[in-house]
Amino acid sequence: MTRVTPDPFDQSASPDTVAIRWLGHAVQLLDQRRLPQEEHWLTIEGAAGVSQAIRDMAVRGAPAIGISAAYGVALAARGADERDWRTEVDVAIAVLAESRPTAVNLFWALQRMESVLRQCRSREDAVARLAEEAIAIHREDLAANLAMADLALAAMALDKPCAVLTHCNTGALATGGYGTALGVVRRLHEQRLLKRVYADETRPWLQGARLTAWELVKDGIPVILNADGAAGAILAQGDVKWVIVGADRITANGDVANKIGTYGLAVLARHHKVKFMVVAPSSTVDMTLERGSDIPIEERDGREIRQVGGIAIAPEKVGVFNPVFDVTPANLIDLIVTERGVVHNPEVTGMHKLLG
Ligand SMILES: CSC[C@@H](O)[C@@H](O)C(=O)COP(=O)(O)O
Repeated sequence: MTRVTPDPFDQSASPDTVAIRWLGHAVQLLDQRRLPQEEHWLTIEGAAGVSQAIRDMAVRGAPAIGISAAYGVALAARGADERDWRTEVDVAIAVLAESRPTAVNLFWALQRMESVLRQCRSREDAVARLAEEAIAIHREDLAANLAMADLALAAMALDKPCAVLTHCNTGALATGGYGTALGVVRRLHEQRLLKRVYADETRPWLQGARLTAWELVKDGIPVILNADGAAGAILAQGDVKWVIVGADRITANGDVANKIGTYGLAVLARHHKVKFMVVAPSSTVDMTLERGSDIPIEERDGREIRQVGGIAIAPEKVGVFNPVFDVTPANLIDLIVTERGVVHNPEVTGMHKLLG
C-alpha cells in the first residue's frame, strides 16, 4: 500500500498534503488557526503579511516557518521600489527575523536568502533569483523529509508493527510536505509497520488535536488522540516502542528544543525504557550554540492558557507561565535523524560528527 507522495508544487494536489503554495505574485498559506473546522487559505503579497502570519501562527512548525519567510523575502523584492530595492529587501529580512525566536529554520532560511540578495545586480534579478531560492528551500525540505523517513525506518529495524507516540504537529502542515516525525509515522504506515500512533493533544495550542489528528485521519493512518497527561499511562502499558518528535532547534551538543511537553515525555520514555527519537532536517541544527540552555525560548500570551477557543477556562486575572518550547537534554535522546544521517546517543558525540 505504498502511497505516492504528492508534489507540493502541483496546484491540483489535495490540500491535506500541502500547506504552503507559491503563486509567483503571492504565497498562499493554509490557515492553521482555523483547522480542523475550516480549510481556509490566506493569500499574502508582502513580507509584512508573512511575518504577521508567522507571529499569529497561521503558519507554524519550524521548517514551514523558514519556507514561508523565504517566500516573504521573494515577495519583498517584487514589491520593492526600483531605486531602493536592496534596502527594502534588507528591511523585510529584519522584520521577518523578528517574527518568532526559537525555530532556527527561520534564521537559516533568511541567511540563505540574504546571501543570494548580496549577489543580485538589479531589482529584476533579485525578483527572479530570490523566488528561485525560496522554491529551492521548499523543495529541499520536502526531499529531506522523505530521506529522513528512510533513515529512521532503517535505524528502527522493526521486524513487526509497533505503536508509537508523538507530540505537537510535525506533519505536512509544519513542513514543506510529508513531515519530519510524522513523515516517519507515514512511512511506517506505508510499510505496514505501524499498529497505531498516539497523538498528544499538545496543550495549550492543541497542535496535536487540531492538526496532527486532522492530517492522520485524512490520510487513513490509525491515530489515537490523548490528553498530554495520559502519555505516562500509555507508555506504562508497554505497547508503545518509540516516542518520535520533531525539533525547533538542536544545539551542537545534541540538546533539542521542541514543543513544550517534549522534555517531560523524554523523561517518561527513559523511565519506561521506550526509545526516544528526534527527526529534524539539518536546517534545524544550530552549530553556533553549544547547549540547549543557550536557545531563546518563546513565551506567548497568557490568554493561550486561560482560554480555549476564546472561551475562558481560568480566572482572567490568574498569573500564567506560557513557555511554548522546552529543552530535552541529549542524554535523554536515543536517536537524532537528519537527512544527512543519524546520530545514535547524541550525548556521546553531539552533532559534531554529522555536521562538523
Ligand atoms: C516539523 S515541526 C517540529 C517542531 O517545529 C514542532 O514540533 C513544534 O514544536 C512546532 O511548534 P509551533 O509553536 O506549533 O510552531
